[in-house]
Amino acid sequence: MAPESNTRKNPNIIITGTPGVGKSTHAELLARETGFKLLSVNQIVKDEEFHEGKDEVLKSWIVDEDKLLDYLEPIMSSSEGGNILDWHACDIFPERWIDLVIVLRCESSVLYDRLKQRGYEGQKLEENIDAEIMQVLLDEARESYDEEIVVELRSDGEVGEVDSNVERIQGWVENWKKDHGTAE
Ligand SMILES: Nc1ncnc2c1ncn2[C@@H]1O[C@H](COP(=O)(O)OP(=O)(O)O)[C@@H](O)[C@H]1O
Repeated sequence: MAPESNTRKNPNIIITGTPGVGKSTHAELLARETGFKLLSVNQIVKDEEFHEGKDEVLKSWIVDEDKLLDYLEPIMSSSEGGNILDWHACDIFPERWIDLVIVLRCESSVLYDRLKQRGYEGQKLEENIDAEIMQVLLDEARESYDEEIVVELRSDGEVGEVDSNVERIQGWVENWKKDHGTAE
């Protein structure tokens, strides 16, 4: 269990996985259903300019992690909790912030089509498909957090999948609140 989780009213959740697996889709629905605060890390990095320019080959922001963490600290350690972090990495966040890590997984041919549609090509496309096949984000989550709080969910595009995944996460949130004596 994360050291400070028993001082929060609601659990903090990370939704992670390779780009294109469905993080934003899940995070947005979960935020709507729970009323939790959605923290789209890409958006924050862009809006607050927590970056040192773009990697020209990968066409992605080079994130200033110190600035990002300083910005998130008061939000993530508030007594209210109930934050949903949406990002393609999870190992930079302190363990004490996090109560549940959702790692979304996607079949590589489905992911290929989603990323192609998003305009990814060349090295950026290949690296992301390889990362999904090699389950890089799942391993990163398991190395960075207690295995008990890491949950792997499929996001291959089956009918009703997003709804049922979000329902499962909501069930987990309710159990967390019961366990921590913060259920209404
Ligand atoms: N489980 C799913 N079922 C149907 N469509 C999905 C699913 N997951 C992702 N998608 C679609 O794939 C695309 C990428 O999803 P998105 O949530 O933006 O991924 P990420 O935030 O991980 O980059 C979107 O068009 C989204 O609608």
